[in-house]
Amino acid sequence: MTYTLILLRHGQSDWNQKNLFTGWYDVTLTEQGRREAIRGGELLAEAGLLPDVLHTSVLKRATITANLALEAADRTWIPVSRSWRLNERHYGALQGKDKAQTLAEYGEEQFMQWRRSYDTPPPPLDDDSEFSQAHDPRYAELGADAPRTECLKDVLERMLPYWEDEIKPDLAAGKTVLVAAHGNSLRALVKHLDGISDEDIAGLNIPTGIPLVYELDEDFRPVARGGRYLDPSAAEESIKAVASQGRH
Ligand SMILES: O=C(O)[C@@H](CO)OP(=O)(O)O
Repeated sequence: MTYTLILLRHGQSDWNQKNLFTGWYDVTLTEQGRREAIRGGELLAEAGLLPDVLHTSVLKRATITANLALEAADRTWIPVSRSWRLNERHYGALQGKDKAQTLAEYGEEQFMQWRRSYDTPPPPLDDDSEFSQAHDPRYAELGADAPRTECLKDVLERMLPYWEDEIKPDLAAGKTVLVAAHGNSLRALVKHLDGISDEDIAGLNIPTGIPLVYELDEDFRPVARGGRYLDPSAAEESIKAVASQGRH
């Protein structure tokens, strides 16, 4: 008996296209992103992998991606659970900044440390910044604990309770679970599932809009490390594009 977990990063967002650090800023999908989301749903249907339940973040690039994918797979009726714990990493003072300019200003080492190191958060974002979520009602329950910046370690720590308490029980009940989330919240989940080291996780990038399927054993360990992308060649292309952001 194995459990089926499907991970789906949102399709290309407005700020992916503009090459801006996004984090908790709530941008929508581009036309290409919408097409990627629909294709993601078609891939699920073609593979006969029909989700029984959806878990998403509270950011529209993930919720819209999930809606489009589920429509393409004719599964818009399944139960949905949304949580800030699946949100993209809060990118602190980098939110709204141009990736290429940041690379030019701070140099390769600092840029990559902020983007991909496990435990170095960018400087915190001021509450009065136009890119802040300090006064956003969807995070009111967090009060003063709402993050002003996060590193990947912080994301893993806030995501894990949701994995344990909400996602695992659905898997244990035999449901096919779709998690529609973000580059860095999915990197955190993949790190946990595959047991990737703090150093090696720097080299892992998640493509937009391509379902990544994990079969998990009874201990929730992947039967095949790394899972499998439903469109491996498109995934490879997209991974290269994500890895090279800021450089063109
Ligand atoms: O800007 C962001 O929020 C993320 C994902 O788009 O970017 P990066 O891949 O640089 O961590």
